Formats: sequence, structure tokens, C-alpha cells
Amino acid sequence: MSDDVTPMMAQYLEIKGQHPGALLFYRMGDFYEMFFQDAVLASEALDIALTKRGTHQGAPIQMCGVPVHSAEGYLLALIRKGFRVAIAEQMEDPAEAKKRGYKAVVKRDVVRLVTPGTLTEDTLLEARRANYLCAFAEVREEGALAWADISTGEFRVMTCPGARLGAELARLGPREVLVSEAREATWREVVEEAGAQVTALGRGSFDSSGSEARVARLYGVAGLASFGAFTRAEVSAMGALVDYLELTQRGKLPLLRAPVREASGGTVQMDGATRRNLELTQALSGGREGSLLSVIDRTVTSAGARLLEARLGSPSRDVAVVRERLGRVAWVIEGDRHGLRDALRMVPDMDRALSRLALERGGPRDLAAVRAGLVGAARVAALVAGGPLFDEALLGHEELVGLLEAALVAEPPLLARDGGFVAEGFHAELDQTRRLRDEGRGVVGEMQAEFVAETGIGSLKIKHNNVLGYFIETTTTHEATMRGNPRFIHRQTTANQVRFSTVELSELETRILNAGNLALEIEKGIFERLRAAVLERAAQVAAAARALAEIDLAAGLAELAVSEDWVAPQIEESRAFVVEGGRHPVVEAALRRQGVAFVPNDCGLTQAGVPAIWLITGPNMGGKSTFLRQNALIALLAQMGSYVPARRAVIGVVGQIFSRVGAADDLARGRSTFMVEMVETAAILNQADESALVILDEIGRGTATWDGLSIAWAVLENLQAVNRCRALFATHYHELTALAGKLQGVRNATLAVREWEGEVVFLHEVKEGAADRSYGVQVARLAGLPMAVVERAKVVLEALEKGDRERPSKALIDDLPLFRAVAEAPKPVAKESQVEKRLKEVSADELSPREALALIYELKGLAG
Ligand SMILES: Nc1ncnc2c1ncn2[C@@H]1O[C@H](COP(=O)(O)OP(=O)(O)OP(=O)(O)O)[C@@H](O)[C@H]1O
Repeated sequence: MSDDVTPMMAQYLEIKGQHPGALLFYRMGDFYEMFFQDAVLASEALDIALTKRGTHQGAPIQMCGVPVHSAEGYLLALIRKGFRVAIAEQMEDPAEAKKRGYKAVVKRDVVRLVTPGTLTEDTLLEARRANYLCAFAEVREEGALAWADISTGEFRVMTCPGARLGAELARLGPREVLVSEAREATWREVVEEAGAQVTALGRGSFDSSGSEARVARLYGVAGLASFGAFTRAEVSAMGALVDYLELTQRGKLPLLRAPVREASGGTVQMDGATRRNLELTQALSGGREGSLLSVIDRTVTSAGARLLEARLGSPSRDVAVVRERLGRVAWVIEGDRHGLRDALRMVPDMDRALSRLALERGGPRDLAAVRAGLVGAARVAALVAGGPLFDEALLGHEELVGLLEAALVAEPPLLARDGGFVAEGFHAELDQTRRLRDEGRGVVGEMQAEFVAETGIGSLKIKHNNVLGYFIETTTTHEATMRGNPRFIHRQTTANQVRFSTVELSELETRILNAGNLALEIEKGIFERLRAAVLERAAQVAAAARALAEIDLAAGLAELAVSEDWVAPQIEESRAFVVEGGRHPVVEAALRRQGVAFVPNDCGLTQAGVPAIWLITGPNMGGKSTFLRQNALIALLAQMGSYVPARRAVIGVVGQIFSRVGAADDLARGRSTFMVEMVETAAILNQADESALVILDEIGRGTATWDGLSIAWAVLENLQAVNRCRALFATHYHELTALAGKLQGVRNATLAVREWEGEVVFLHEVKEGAADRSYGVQVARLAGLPMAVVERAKVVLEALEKGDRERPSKALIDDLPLFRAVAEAPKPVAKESQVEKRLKEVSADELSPREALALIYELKGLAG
């Protein structure tokens, strides 16, 4: 056993040393191998076998590997589990290495660092979601956020103070966020809260003077001035992002479009908690099912779906922009444009195909995607001509389309190295070479017939394998005949077969092989030419893709509006908020599946042009939360440029939306329910301005009744007097309803219920006025609380309502033994229904709770 480090191991350790923090996929033939600790981690994460091979410094080398052809699946699993992977490929043919000497190691180098934010493969990406990589930079007091999706080429930047980082990340939902090493501790929690992975980079990456040069180099320009005026923090953020791409993509720079500067005041401000609470892209239970996005997405292309998600995340505050978007949806609806969505359905994901081609990860199928996309663009252009959806970018691609149509077969293979993607008639030499190759195959057949005739062995066959190439095969019974003929050269004997070759067969083989190789080489050359032709027009192709995504979005929203009977909202520069017959799209869809109709409700949050607050009381399960959220969703949908689920809606532009529910644990961060509630409420009271729409659902629920009531009371006053915003405030504290008369602009609303034979029936109808009670006890009964507990609760409630709430009367406490007796009475299993029947016969109003309790006791006693 030797402790020497083998040359290969030395190479491995050197490469590994250059990529700390990443697992190293070390290419060896058809496998990516991992060694040492990497192997231990990967074998566990991937559930694959861990083996040992040789020794290193006296200890066995642990090792595991994945086959190259199925590496993508393993990569995805590792990335999902939070690993980063460096891929080291063989940079030369092993034969080349051998020429240098017996012990020479094949040259290897890392060609790519795979991280969550830098994926481009279809199999590793969600087709209908963007895959953002963000960089957050701080220069003195200023902050900036840059983000890019290298799978589509989108690149944006904005000024972003640290305090807003969480909200912006919640909006974008990035996979990976770059921060400077020095500030990692400060931002880690914020980044992880947004569900992204943190990657810390050294100071050099964020250095703003070097950054400008780096970004300019990417676009081959002298400076960034032509892209707009950027702050130093913005340049630093963009520079860090580009630096990281250079590092991970190893010099093959992605096709990023020129950076677009996003004005920070242009979109509706919403923080992470609000987004979660409104279940925009994910339901509270996790997953997409049950989210607003899942209900409104009618797009038919991946790019359209990604645009929809982006718009839903960033509704506009600009009346003109919103009206223009609504106008496009209206145009589709009014024109009854059949065929538009069918034409769009034929459009593949050109953005992602382009990006793979640029990164040298593309294949013939990506060229075909561009071809189909541009053909589709021309078809769509004809359908939207003369309307607001028309975009010049859709047209003018004839030359490229012509080239791709002439060059490519209808359904090309995924990879260029598979060959067979260039159409016949495109390249004369290729056609000739292919003929030679194919004729060669025909000649093999003729030769076989000749050998059969010559030997008289009818079962003689010419076959091919990778070891022998072409050979003649017969069964061993004919061995003597074959060996008797000097023309046949013996190659191999297996259990039942003997194999021979001849001089002519070997010559033919060389010809076929050469022709095959030559054909493939010609095809690869053509691929490169086509790829260059596409990339030369990358900007125009990307513009066409963007135009198609916009059209798909508008057509999808039109389809939604028509099928769900939604209405065009009226958007204006005011504080108006009028919704007539509003519905909650997700609850409505869920109820429809159960065959239940949704009860539409009105909402008006302005009084004489001034923001108003609705104080909503009502029974549990009455529909308060649904009503609150549906109004926020209607504002949000309207401002993203969609029709809304209502009969009529007038929305004065909303600048901020805040939504809070009074009880959401955050045990993971060690905060109590109440603490979370108060932190979030504080954020609203500190941030909400007059343009805000605030939704507070049972604030104060997390603490003792009187503390909770006092807090809710003061919060309501603050909203009315200080924040002066439009708000919906749901509460169980009926005491608050007294404020309606006193605070200007505060109105009471309640959810109607009807009582029927002691049971509550929810009408889900919002009407003016205050609820007289919560019906909590009745709801508890509906939920199946033991009858004795329900009845006891009624007694306590009545006593409390009459007497001193803080000090329950002695009589009430003295009742306890009676309650125990009832609760502990043997359960008359079979007769329980009889008890209930009797109870229902005597209307609850006729009996005092005590009498009811006595009745139960009596009945139970009887039954027992
Ligand atoms: N407008 C409506 N039309 C029909 N059904 C509705 C309507 N609003 C709510 N519901 C139904 O009532 C259920 C309860 O609604 P919601 O959660 O909004 O009640 P809530 O008053 O907030 O209750 P709690 O106070 O217990 O949280 C919903 O799941 C839905 O099935």
C-alpha cells in the first residue's frame, strides 16, 4: 500500500482546492466521480452507494459516482438540497494524454459551477417560473438590488434601501442572493425568509469602480452611460452579479439584455407577510394549488406564465400603464379573437432556447424552437394587426426563418452530436457523404448475399459491434467450412458462434465509418453556423419573444374575464374604493367544485372622497376573512391590468397593500404568535400612507382579552387619524363598534346570520351595522364540542354578560359540581340521539341555560 499521491489524485485535489464550498463532479469516462467528504455528502443526499478505492495518505479514499447521461437529475436533487456543484470535464481525448507518457493524466478543468440561481437546463428549471439570481449591494448609506434570469436574459436593477430588501425579495422570489461577505450576517435571515440561498462574495466583487468596467465589458461598450444613469450602489450590485456569472459560467457569458433600471415607486408596495397572507403564488398550506395564481393563470406559453407571475408580484401604481394594459385585454374580449390562443400554443420557449444557445449548452432542438417561435410570431402578428397588442418586433424575421427552415429537419434531436438534424438538400457535400454512408450500408447487404452464395451457408450474417466493427457470423457448426476458405480471416469464437472478416469487409467498414464521421463533422459545422446566425439576431428574437409573452398574458386574462364573468375595473387617480358584487376568486372556485354559490358583497372605502375604514364584526365562519381578502385581491388584480371578480369596481390607485391575520406562528424563529402579530402591526402603522389599503384580521387575538381589545382600539384610532388610509378591520371585540359613531370615516359592517332552532345559518352577506354577538358557542357546537361543554359555556357566557366579567360570581363557580356530574355521567351511547331529539323539541328560548343543563342531566340519568 503506498501513501504516494497519484498524479490523478494530485490533479483532483488541486481542482477541488480551487472550489471550496462546492461538491466536485470529477469526470472519469462515462461517470462523474466524487471523492472524500464530497462522496460521503453526495451519497447520503442522493441515496447512492459509497465505495472505497485505493488509499490517500494511508486512509482509504471514499468515492461515489453518477453516470454522465443521467447527471442532470442528480444535479437537480443536490441543488434542491442546498449544494453547489463544480463540474470538472476532461479537456482532451485520453489518447492525447497517453502520447505524453504512460503516467500522464488527462487534462481536466471546471467548466461550470452549478448553483440555484444559474440554472439553464429545461430539466432543472420550472418552465412557468422565472429563476432569479439577485445581488444586493451597499455603498455608504445607499442600497441597490440587481437581478437576472440567465435562462431568459432578463436583467434589472433598482435602488433598494436595506429596510426594503425583504419586501423586494418577497416580490421576486429569487433562488439565490449574492451579498458581500462583510454583510452576510446582517442579511442572511432576510434572504432565507424569502426562501432563497445566500451566497457571500468577497469585497472585490462589489467594488463599484471595477464593477462598471465588468458590466461594460459584458456588452462590449465603453461605459454604462448609454443604458441610463445608475447610482454607485446599482453599479456595484450589477457588477457583483456579472462577476458571479463569470465565475460560475467560466467565461461563457450568458446573453443578458441591457440592464433596465426599475423605478422603485412604480409598483404597489407589498411585503412578504402580505403576499403570503393573500396567497398570491402559494397557498398558506404551501404549494401552488389554492393560490390566486393557480386560479387566474390561463396563459398557454411558458413565457406568458412567467410574465403573469411577475405582474401579479408587481401591480402598477401608474394609472396610464394600468389603463393601457386593461385596454389590451378589452381589445381581445371585444374582438372575440378566436385562433389567437391556438396560434400562441404553437410558440415554444424562445427565451430559454436562446440562452442555452448563447451558453453553448444548446442543441438542434433549440434552433427548432427559435424557428417555430418566429413562425408563430408572424402568424400572431397577422391576428393582432391594427390593435394595441401589435408589436413591430413580431415581424421581420423572414431571413432567419428561411435559413432555419431550409437547414433543419422537422423534428431534430436534442444534441448536435447525435447528428441527423440537417435537412436534405441544404448542403451538397453533406448529402453526398450521407449517400456514401448509406450506400455503404446497402453494399453490406449485397456483400452478405455474395458470401452466402459462395459458402452455401444460408444463415450467414454480416453484423456490427463496437469491438469488432463489421464481421461475418455463422454458427460453430459451419466453422470448418469457413476456415477452409482462405478469404475468411478468423476473429472470434463464442459459445455458439464463430466470427470472421475479409479484406473487402474491412475496407468497406473504413469507408462507411469515414463517411459517417465526416457527415457528423459537417453537421456540427452547420450547427455552429446556424447558432451564430440566431445569436446575431438574438436581440430581435428576444424582443419577439417578449411581445408574444405580452400577447399571451392579455389573451389569458381575456379568457379568464370572459369565462369567469369578470368586469373591467375603472382605475383613477383618487382615494376611491367602490366594489359592487365583489367575489373572492379562489374561494368562489373552491365552492363551485362543491356545487355551492358564492355570495357577492359590496364594499366602499371612501366617504366624501376621504379614505374610510370598515369595522367588521360577525360570527366566526361568517366570511370575514374572505371578504377582507377579496377586496385586497380586487385592487391588486385591477392594478396588474386584469379584469376583476365583481359587478363594478372603481379603484383609486392603491400604492401599498398590507394584510395581516392575528395569529400566525413563527416558531421557527422563536417568536410567539403574539410577538409576530405585534411586529407586523408595527410595520403597518409605521409605513402605511394615504395611498395604502390595509387589511387587519383580528388584531389582538393573541393575548388576553382586555389587552387585545385595548391594542385593537388604539390601532384603529391610529389608522383613522395618522395613517388616514383605506382599511378593513375585522374583529371579535364588539366594544370597538362604539367607535363607529365617534371616529370620522369609521363604519360598522357585519356578516349576516340567521338563527334557526338554536342553530346559526351563515348568509355570508355583508351589511351595514354591528353584530350583536359572535355566536362562538353555536359554532363550537356545530364543530362537535361535547354537549355538556357547550351548555356549560352558555351558562358562563350569560352570567358573564350580566355580571362583572373580571370577577365571576360565586354562584357561577358553585355551578361547577353540576357540570362535572353531567360531563362525567356514563355515556348513553345508543340513546344519545334521543337526548338530542328532546333538546331540539324544547326550543332553547323556552329554557334558561340552567334548565337546559338540568334537562340534559335528567335525560342522561334516565338513559343511564
Ligand atoms: N361570500 C361567501 N359566499 C359563500 N360562502 C362563503 C362566503 N364567504 C365565506 N364563505 C364560506 O365560509 C367559510 C368561512 O369563511 P371565513 O374564513 O372568511 O370566515 P371568518 O368569518 O373569517 O371566520 P373566523 O372568524 O372563524 O376566522 C369559507 O371557507 C367559505 O366556505
